[in-house]
Amino acid sequence: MATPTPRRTKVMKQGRKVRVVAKIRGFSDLEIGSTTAAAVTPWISVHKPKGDASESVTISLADKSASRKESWELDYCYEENEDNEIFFKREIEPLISGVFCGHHATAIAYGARGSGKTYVIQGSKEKPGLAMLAVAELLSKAEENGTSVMVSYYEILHDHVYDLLDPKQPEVPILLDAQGKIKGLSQVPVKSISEFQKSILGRPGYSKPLLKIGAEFCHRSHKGLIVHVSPNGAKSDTHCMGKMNFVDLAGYEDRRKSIDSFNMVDNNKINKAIYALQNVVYSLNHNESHVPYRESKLTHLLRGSLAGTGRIVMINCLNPSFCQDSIFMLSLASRACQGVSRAVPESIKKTCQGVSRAVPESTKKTNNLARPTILSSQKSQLCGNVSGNTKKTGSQARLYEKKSHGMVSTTKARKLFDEASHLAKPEKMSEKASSSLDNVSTTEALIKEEGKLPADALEKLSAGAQKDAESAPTWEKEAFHLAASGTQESSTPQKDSSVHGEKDYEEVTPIIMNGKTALGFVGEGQNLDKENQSSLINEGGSPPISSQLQELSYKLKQLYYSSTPLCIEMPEKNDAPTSLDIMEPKTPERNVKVEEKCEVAGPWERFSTCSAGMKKSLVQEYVNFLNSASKEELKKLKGIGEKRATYILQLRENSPEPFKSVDDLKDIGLSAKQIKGMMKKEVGGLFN
Ligand SMILES: Nc1ncnc2c1ncn2[C@@H]1O[C@H](COP(=O)(O)OP(=O)(O)OP(=O)(O)O)[C@@H](O)[C@H]1O
Repeated sequence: MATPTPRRTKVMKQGRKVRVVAKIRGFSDLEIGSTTAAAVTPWISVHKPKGDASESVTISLADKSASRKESWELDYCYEENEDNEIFFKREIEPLISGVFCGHHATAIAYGARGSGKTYVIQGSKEKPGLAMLAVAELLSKAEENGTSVMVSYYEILHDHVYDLLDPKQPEVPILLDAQGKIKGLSQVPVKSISEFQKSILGRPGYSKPLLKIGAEFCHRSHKGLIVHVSPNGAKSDTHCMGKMNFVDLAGYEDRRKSIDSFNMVDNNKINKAIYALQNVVYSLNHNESHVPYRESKLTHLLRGSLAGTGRIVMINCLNPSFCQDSIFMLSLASRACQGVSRAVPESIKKTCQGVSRAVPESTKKTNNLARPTILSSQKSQLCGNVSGNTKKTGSQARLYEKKSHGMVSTTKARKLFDEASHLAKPEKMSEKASSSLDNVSTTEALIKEEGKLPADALEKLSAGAQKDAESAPTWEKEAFHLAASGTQESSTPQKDSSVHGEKDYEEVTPIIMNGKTALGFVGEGQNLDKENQSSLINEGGSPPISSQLQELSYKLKQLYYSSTPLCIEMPEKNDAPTSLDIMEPKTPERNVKVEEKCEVAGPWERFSTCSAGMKKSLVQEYVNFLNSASKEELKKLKGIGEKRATYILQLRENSPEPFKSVDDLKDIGLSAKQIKGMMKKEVGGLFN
């Protein structure tokens, strides 16, 4: 008999935009028929203090290696016996009326591999998934109120977006118009649910099968469906009332499980997208001023729906039998909804305490104050195979203290001299700075952050963290990856053999900043200058390069914040040279005020001022060049071949000046690391 289905939107916490729920998948017939007990041994228990009406639930996972249970708190958990219809009634249906009033809704399924994401979103013939159920409901409502329904269907593989409804030009750039609407994805009208099921959902993925893993071809990508609702006869891209997004993310897999280089690339890209999404969810839930949408193609694409009044349901799919990756996913999920306007019922608090490992009072306090309330037991268990950790708790306590006092970022330590654009920035860091190279030097941006970083924290963190890293659980290992990344990862394969032939081994790791935990991209070892890397893990003090750069950055920072403009004026757009061959650093125009300042300042300050201005000018010229050069001229740039040059021209057809900063080169598939490398080469080339 069907269980009553209380609507859940009412319990959306005030100030919380994103609802985070779990769905434990049912055992498949194959598993039930399995002879191994492990395949069918349940390992999850859910505590719902008020049954279906609980405002939050505690999910406990039995860690078989440590033979104990660890618990996490989410907004709700749907168990094995609660099928897609129940989920739909409670979570999705209440959002549908909002779509007809111009609001957007998004449901995203994510989790470990094989955790039932596709089953939840797409469903099967017998059991329709959320997308099917929603389209049926939207169609019936659209018929009642004279609106029409159109859909877009896309796939994201290795940071490339493919339009599944336009086989002629499958790959699309992600261009958003001023309202944040996506341009480039085709939209197909849907009249009936059977047509939708057959001709839309039934379509095979475009990119299948591009990757060969071991002996078999593997196809792991994110898939998304956008259902647009618009008044009859109106073009949905101009008169769209609201839209619903359904996203079936590729499954998370610990990259250390990768069986070969292809699989490693695959895992890195997928995990990066998952972490980027978590960062966005975290920022949205915490009402942060900067939401890092541009960290991945998916979040960039979803931006219009996630921002503003959009409602989001994150569905953390869980494997019903033991799965290490599910532990990690659940820990991430709980982090996204913690620490914000949460009135946790006493009964739940007690339950959590009951299952937690003893943690020093001081640690608990600082932890609660300083960051999303991840129980220390959660942290220590993210890897699942952590043994007694009194020692680790000690070190954690030290970290927490630093966090609460002042914004310790492990990534800051690692990334001191790397791309600022990779970091999930602290709230106060302006968009201007975050868009990196074109506005402010990356070093400067980092130093801006570093300014908030107690000097000893960085040292202790990098040294202490390194020591603890070995015994730390997965997420901590990744966070403390700063020292290891350079050496350890240097042995990883250098070549991404996907169709696009890029090498990009960026990894994303949890980072801690402003006392909060978020996730940020971290370029792996290859990204970092070796000398700088070693400096970061050297307890003995800053090496010369580090201190020089810091000094230079400090100067840049001062200049950036000074009200006086730099003594270089940006060239007018019309003056842009047509080729880098004729590009020369502009002679700074004389500006009396600045000159006075420069004269008062010493030669070093003067030099720093000019260098910063040169850089800004050069970057702007580069951007102008990208927006105006011919194909042949574009190909003269390092890193831009026939394919990318063609792509740039296509982008320019859609928008006259698609590049606002060099960061926008990410839209043509370049990573921040590659962009930085290109700029370095161009600048270096001037001195050849
Ligand atoms: N509720 C359920 N009841 C029974 N079987 C299920 C249920 N959910 C999923 N399954 C089965 O479990 C298997 C994995 O499910 P599914 O393909 O949806 O996982 P996934 O997370 O999308 O996998 P991947 O990570 O490979 O994309 C499939 O065989 C599916 O039929």
